[in-house]
Amino acid sequence: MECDVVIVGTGAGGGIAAEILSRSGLKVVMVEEGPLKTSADFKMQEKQAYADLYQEVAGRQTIDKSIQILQGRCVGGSTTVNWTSSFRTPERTLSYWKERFGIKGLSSSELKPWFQWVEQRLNIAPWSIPPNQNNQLLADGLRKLGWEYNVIPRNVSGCANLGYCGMGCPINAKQSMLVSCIPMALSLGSQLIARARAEQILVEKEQVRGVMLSSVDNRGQVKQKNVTFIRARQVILAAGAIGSPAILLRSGLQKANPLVGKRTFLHPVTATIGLMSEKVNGFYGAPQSIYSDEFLWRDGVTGEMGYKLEVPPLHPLLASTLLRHHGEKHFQLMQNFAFYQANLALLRDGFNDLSIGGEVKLDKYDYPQLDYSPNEILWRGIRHATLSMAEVQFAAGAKKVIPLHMDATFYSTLKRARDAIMNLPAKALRWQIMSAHVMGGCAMGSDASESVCNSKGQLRGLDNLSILDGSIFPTSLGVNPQLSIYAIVAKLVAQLAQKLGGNLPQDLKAL
Ligand SMILES: Cc1cc2nc3c(=O)[nH]c(=O)nc-3n(C[C@H](O)[C@H](O)[C@H](O)COP(=O)(O)OP(=O)(O)OC[C@H]3O[C@@H](n4cnc5c(N)ncnc54)[C@H](O)[C@@H]3O)c2cc1C
Repeated sequence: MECDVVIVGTGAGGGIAAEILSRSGLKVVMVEEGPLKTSADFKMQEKQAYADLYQEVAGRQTIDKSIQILQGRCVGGSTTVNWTSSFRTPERTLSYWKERFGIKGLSSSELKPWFQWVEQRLNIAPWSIPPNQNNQLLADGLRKLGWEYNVIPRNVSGCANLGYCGMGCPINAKQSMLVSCIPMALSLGSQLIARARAEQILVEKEQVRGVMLSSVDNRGQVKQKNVTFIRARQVILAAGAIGSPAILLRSGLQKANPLVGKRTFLHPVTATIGLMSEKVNGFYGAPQSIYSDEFLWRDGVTGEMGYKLEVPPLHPLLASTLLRHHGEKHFQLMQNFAFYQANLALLRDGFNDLSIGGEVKLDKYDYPQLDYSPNEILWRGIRHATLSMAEVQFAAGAKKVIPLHMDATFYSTLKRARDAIMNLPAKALRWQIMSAHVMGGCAMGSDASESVCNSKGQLRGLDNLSILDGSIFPTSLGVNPQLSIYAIVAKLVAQLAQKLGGNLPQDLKAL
């Protein structure tokens, strides 16, 4: 096959890029390793959704297995399964990127029109319906403590408040890439190849010639290796912050760019569960609608790790993997499932010299793995966040609270919880950590010794290879990432469309 641009990955970065390039009149081919599943396939069933729509059946973990990682593997990528929270990149994060990494063109004011464009395109607005009980209890606790909180903007249209966003929206209300930008690109003549994994990029005479693909089955297992080659003038990697570095590694491009795969960030998440006296039914309703930034910048931008407070939706399969333990003990924990309220804290990694993130590596089958070992600064952040979350739950009326730690039990007073949390061993595999926000690994920057690509997402040394997804962030963000990826990629890909001779549509040219 031949095209102007081949885009690898159809998530937040790939979807937006496909729409803008197609609307500019360029011939685009999208390549996606996951299957094409649509609302007709989304049955609000965890056992089916995780196998169909997630990397490694939602069981992806870091090499030491201490952090569980959720990422999408389907057309639409993680946007097909995400929880719809949509935040602009914080001003402090963008200023830090400019000052510390010399990133150009991505200040708050320069990105503002692009945020506005995406917000309109994907119908992003603060959730106007009352929060579900899981979120309401977070708001109640925060209000009683006098801590700040606000309503989360969501990318939905006609949302029925079902609460199953993580299993694919069965009514196409979520404005994921699956129902917005990808259909738009297809309607303009772009092509989509699903169940095709980009293995390697072919480089000749310092120019990228195209991408070699393997076919994969519905579960992501390779059926036929190196089955076809797509020749393109421009290659865009948008395979996510584990997938994109992995393709560069398989292509041997780390020889010229030794930082490929390094400084991969996660917004490591920890959680606490509160037992309430009334049913919470955390499986129903918009998953996330309330947040608090009370502690996001608690020690300045570069000090101790700050964190954002939100809630996770509670579905039995996923929750049971977080509650851990076995047999009778696990059974007892799950008995009160409908009465549980959960808080989560997502920690800002990458802003402090001690917070170096992880590294994407290849295993002996050339399959990507993330090496991310929790260290002292992360443990301090996790302990601090666990204390805050327990305090909010007791303020909201919890009868007892349990942190997600193997040595913890339910504590019936804040004092007991605090004493215990201060002494819980800071150990991998004992303190539960998870993440659905993988970023970095192909960092942008102005200094070649500190970055993989420039501020336009162009890989150093190869003009016609761009990386346009969450992997180009030089740190994590401090907010859920999708809107940052959409807006930053939109701005960068609009420049690229013009460079390739495309005719940028009027609404984008005006920005
Ligand atoms: C359960 C869940 C809930 C979330 N909730 C929110 C939320 O509420 N708000 C928010 O802002 N963010 C949320 N996120 C995160 C957000 O969706 C992601 O940060 C964002 O989609 C990442 O965009 P991306 O383009 O970097 O990668 P992705 O969207 O992950 O897309 C990458 C795509 O590339 C494909 N791919 C990988 N390797 C290859 C290869 N070699 N060849 C071909 N294709 C490949 C993958 O299958 C995938 O489809 C959530 C994520 C998950 C998993």
